[in-house]
Amino acid sequence: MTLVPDSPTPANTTAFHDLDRFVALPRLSGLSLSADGTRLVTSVATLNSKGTAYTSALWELDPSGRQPARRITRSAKGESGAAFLRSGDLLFTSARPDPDNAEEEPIPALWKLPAAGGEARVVHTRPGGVQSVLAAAEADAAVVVAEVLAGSTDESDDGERRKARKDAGVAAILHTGYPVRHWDADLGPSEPRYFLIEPGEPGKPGEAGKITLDDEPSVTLRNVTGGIGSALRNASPRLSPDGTFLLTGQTVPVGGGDQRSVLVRVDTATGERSVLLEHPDYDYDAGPISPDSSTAVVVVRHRTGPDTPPNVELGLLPAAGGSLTPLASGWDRWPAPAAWLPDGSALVVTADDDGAAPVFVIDVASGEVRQVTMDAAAYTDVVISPDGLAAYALRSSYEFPPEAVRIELATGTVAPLPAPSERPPLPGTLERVEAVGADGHAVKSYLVLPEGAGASAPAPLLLWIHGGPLGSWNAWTWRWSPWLLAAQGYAVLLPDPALSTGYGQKMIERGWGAWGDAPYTDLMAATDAVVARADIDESRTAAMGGSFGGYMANWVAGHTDRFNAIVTHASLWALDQFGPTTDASFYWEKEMTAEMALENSPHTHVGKISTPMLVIHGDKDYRVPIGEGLRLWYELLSKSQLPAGPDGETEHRFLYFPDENHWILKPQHAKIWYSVVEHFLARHLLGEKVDLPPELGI
Ligand SMILES: CC(=O)N[C@@H](C)C(=O)N[C@@H](C)C(=O)O
Repeated sequence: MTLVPDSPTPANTTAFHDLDRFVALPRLSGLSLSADGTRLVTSVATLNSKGTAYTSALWELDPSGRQPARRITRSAKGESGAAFLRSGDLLFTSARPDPDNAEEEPIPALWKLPAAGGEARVVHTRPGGVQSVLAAAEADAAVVVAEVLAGSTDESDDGERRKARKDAGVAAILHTGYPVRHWDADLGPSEPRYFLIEPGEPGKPGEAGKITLDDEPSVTLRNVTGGIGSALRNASPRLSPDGTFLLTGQTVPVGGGDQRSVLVRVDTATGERSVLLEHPDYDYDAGPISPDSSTAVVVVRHRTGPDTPPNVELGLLPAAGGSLTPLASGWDRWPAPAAWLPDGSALVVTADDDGAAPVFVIDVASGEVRQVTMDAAAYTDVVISPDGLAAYALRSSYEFPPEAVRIELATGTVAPLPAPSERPPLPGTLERVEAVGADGHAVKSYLVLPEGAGASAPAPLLLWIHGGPLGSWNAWTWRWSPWLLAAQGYAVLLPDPALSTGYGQKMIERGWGAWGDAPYTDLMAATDAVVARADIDESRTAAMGGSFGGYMANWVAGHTDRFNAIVTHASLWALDQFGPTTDASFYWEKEMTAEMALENSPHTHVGKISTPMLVIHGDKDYRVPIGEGLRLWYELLSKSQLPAGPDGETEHRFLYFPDENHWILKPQHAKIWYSVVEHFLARHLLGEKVDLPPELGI
C-alpha cells in the first residue's frame, strides 16, 4: 500500500509549489524491530480529514524489502510509541476511545496488537495516561513511563486527586524547585514514574514475570520508582535486555536553581535504586545496555561554563556499578549511541559529521571507529537485525524526507525499504559549498539552487541560519523547508558556522561564549563566497533564522545593512533578560557571564537597524519566551531606523501565533508561516506583491 496525493500532480510543479500538497506529505518517525527480526514498524503522520492536525498511524515495513508497506493501525486519535514484546505482540500508546469503554474520556492508554493477528485492544488505562513503553529484548518484561500526581499515594488516590482538580477547575501548581516549565508544558504537579507491566487484574496478579498477555484482559502496572520526586523529568531510561533493571539519568538539584544528571540503576523486581555515576563536572545519560545485560554505554556530557565549552564522550560501565572506561575517546565527534551488535563486540552509533550524520561502528575492545554509511545523509532510529549483519534506520538529507532503509553493516550498502510514500520530486538542486572564515577556518554549507538559476538569471539569495546553536544543517526538516522557497525562485544558503556540530571540538570552541564573533563572521564569509557566483544575485538577499538562528538574524540586522530583509523566528533579542526567563535557565546561565551576555546581545544595536524585519513568535514558546518577541517588536517600532510612523505603520512586521510553541506545528499555521514569509520576501527582494492568505483576516 502506498499513500498517494489525493489530487493529480499538475505538470511542471512539485509538492513544494503548493502549500496544501506540501503539508499533506506523509512524515515517518521511529522504528521498532521484532525480536526475531521479521517485523519492522514505523509511525507515519498524515493530515486529518479537515487538514487541521497530523495523526500518526503504525505501518509495518518488510525488513527483507520484498513486500509493500502495510498500515496496521487506524484511529482518529492516532497511535505511537510502538514496542515489540519478545512474543511478537506489539505494544503502543493511543488516546483513541476503547470500544469496550465508550463512555470513558480518551486519554493515552496502553494498547496491544497481538502477533497472532486480530484487533488491537486496550491492556491498561490509568487516569494520568501512559507516556511511553520499553520492552526487554531477551525477556518477557516491559516498562511503562507514566505520570503520577506528586502527593498521591497510589493509583486510586492519584485518580481521585486528578478528578478533584478537574472538577474544581484548579490548574495552580505550587513549586519548591526548578525547572517549572519545559518547552511548552507546565511542569507539575504530576511527575514521571517507571512502572513494570505485570499480568493480571489489580489485586489478581497473573504468573509473575510473564507477559504474553494473550489470555489477560488487562495488566497491572507496578510503580518501581516511588518517592523519586521530579528527578526523572526528561530522562531517557534504558531497560536491560534481561528485564531485571533500568538505567537512567536522574537530575539532582545542586543549589541556585542549577541541577546535574547522575546515572542510576533501578532494580525492576524490588524498585531498589543505586547511583552508579555522579561527578560535579559531568552529566550522565544511559545508553544501550549490552545483549548479556552486563555492560552499559554511558553518554558523558562535560558540564559547561562561560570558559568551558561543551563536549560529549562515551564510556563503558559494568551494569552492576564500577569504574567508567572511556570508549573511542580520541574520536573528535559527539556520538549518539544506538545499539549493540548481538555478540556484544561493537556498538553502533550515529554522529554529526561534515554535513551528514552517518552510522559508525565502534569496536568495544579496541575503541576503533569505522564509518559504515558514506552518503551525505543523516541516520536516526537505528535498530540491529538479530544476526548482527544488518541495521535498519531512518535516513534523510536535504534531498529527501525520512525513509526507512536497510544497511549492510559489513559493506555499508544502503537500500531503501518499500515505503508508505514516494520521495517527493524537488524544484531545484543541492550543492555542497565551502568558504574560509575570518580566522582561516573552513565554513561548509549546502546551497539550494532553484530550477533555471544561472548567469543569465541569477537567483535571489536567502541566508538561513540554524538554531541550537549546537547543531548542523544535515537532515530534512519539515519546519524550515528550503524547497518551498526554491519553488518561488530563491536560492537558499544553509551554512554551518562556528558552534556547529560535526566539525570537531575546535569548531565549538571558536564560538563558545562569543556568539556575535566567529559565528557571525563565518556566516558573512559563507554569504560572500556564494554571492560571488554568477548564478546568485547579490543585490537581492535576505537573512533568516529561528531560535539561535533568530538571535543571529537579529545580530546581523544590527551589524550590516547588506540584506534587503530579515526574518527572525522565536529569536533571542535581549540576552540580559533571556537567561533567567527561558525554561532551562541553568543551561544558559552557564553559557555566558552577564558581561558576555551584554556584549553579545542584539538589543544593544537596535538603533543601527535599517533593514525591514519580519518578527515571528509563538506565545506558548517557553524555550525562547514571548517576552523576547514582544520586546524586539516594541524596540523595532520605537528605536530602529525604520520606526513606526505617525500613522502607526512600519516596514517591519510581527507574525504572532497565540497557540504555537518554539515551533509552528499546526499544518494550517505552517501554511501561514510560509505564505507570510513569501509575501515579505517578495515585497523586499523582488518588489512584487504576493497576496497574504485570507485566513489572516486582513
Ligand atoms: C536547553 C537549551 O536551551 N537547549 C538548546 C539546544 C536550545 O533549545 N536552543 C534554542 C534556543 C535554539 O534552537 O537555538
